[in-house]
Amino acid sequence: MKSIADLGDLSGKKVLIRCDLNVPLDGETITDDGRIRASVPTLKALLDAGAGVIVMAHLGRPKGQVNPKFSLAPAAARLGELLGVEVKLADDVVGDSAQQLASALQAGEVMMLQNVRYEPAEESKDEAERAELAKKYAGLGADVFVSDGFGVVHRKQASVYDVAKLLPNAAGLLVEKEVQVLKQLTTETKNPYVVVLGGSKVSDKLKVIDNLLKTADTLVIGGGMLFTFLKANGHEVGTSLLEEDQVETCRNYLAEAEKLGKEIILPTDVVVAPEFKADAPPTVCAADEMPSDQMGLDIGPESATAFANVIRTAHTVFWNGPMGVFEMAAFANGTREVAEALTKVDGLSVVGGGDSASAVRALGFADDDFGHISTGGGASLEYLEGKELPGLAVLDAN
Ligand SMILES: Nc1ncnc2c1ncn2[C@@H]1O[C@H](COP(=O)(O)OP(=O)(O)O)[C@@H](O)[C@H]1O
Ligand SMILES: O=C(OP(=O)(O)O)[C@H](O)COP(=O)(O)O
Repeated sequence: MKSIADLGDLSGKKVLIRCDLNVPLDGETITDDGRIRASVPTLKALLDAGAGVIVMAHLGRPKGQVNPKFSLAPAAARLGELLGVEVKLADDVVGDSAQQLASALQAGEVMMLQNVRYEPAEESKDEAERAELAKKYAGLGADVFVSDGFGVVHRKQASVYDVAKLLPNAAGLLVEKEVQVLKQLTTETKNPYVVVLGGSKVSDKLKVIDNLLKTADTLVIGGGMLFTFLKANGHEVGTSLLEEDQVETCRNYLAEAEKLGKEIILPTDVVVAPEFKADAPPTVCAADEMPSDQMGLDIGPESATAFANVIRTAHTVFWNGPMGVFEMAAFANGTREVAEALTKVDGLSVVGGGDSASAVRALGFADDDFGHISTGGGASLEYLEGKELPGLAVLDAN
């Protein structure tokens, strides 16, 4: 990959950059601005080099529909504060508003397109449709493309992948830093190597287990995905998050782990509640005795201690996905205990993922309590799996 320094003189040039500004929101309030802060060094470097900058980003999963709930307005405002320059947000992605702002863009100025996922073609499986949209992004007058949205480099999407084919390009400083640390995880792995998985993007993350079983010694499973595993072991999971069509896959993973002599550690107890609500009354029950009318919202205290013990004795740990619904105090204990254990690791500990990073900060941990906090969850996992990430593979070679 080329670096931004390899792009030559950027003075007076227009730089199109993909950032990952997918931050957690409470209404219009950003609850953790980590991803925005992580995007600042590259943007500052481009502005200092005399470029005008056009930022592309997404928020959530609006699925090709314009939906004000997924507007990038809070992210644009926060980015402007951090950069100390106004970030002009277009009303649309590649329509009149974006085109007008782009053609008026001067050196040292920053504009942002609205959520690229408002455009149905952004995430289309149809290459031609994506290429058409990518042409419109590049057609905003961009001279070069910079890829700095590490959290999305595993997505073959128009603003990540297709646009890079149309312009001279380079990786941004964030992408370079992320790749450097993850490479260290794969090349300087000290055993025991433990991977901890949780969160709610269950089907995405189940896919990586196959390959991770080959590299990690132990997989520890919490969060929303644990229920599909419990079901695979023949247990009832009440009204918990469940991917019915992945039960067989989980059963195969458990068998495969046994064959390879690897461990998949599941919780022995869970915290359940009748509803997905902050004030729903929590109860602890055995993982194989979940009541049919309750949902699992955290791992139980016995499991949290067991997970923490496994993590503390490892020399390499990668963790993606909160152990429970940490946003609600009653269901944050598992995530807190796992985070605490990571801070005690004698070796390299990496936390990855938008919500995981936000969880550790919300629970009072500092960034330097860990070896590295990655802005990408799914992206890091796919990198660790040894898979080619489309958003990196497409970039010009040095
Ligand atoms: N048992 C559970 N049931 C429902 N949601 C859960 C559960 N455990 C964790 N979560 C949710 O998972 C979300 C984070 O998932 P995910 O996006 O996969 O993580 P990351 O952004 O770190 O990759 C959090 O908002 C958390 O509330
Ligand atoms: O939040 C993100 O990823 P993560 O939850 O894996 O950290 C990225 O912004 C990618 O979002 P996506 O998983 O909707 O493509």
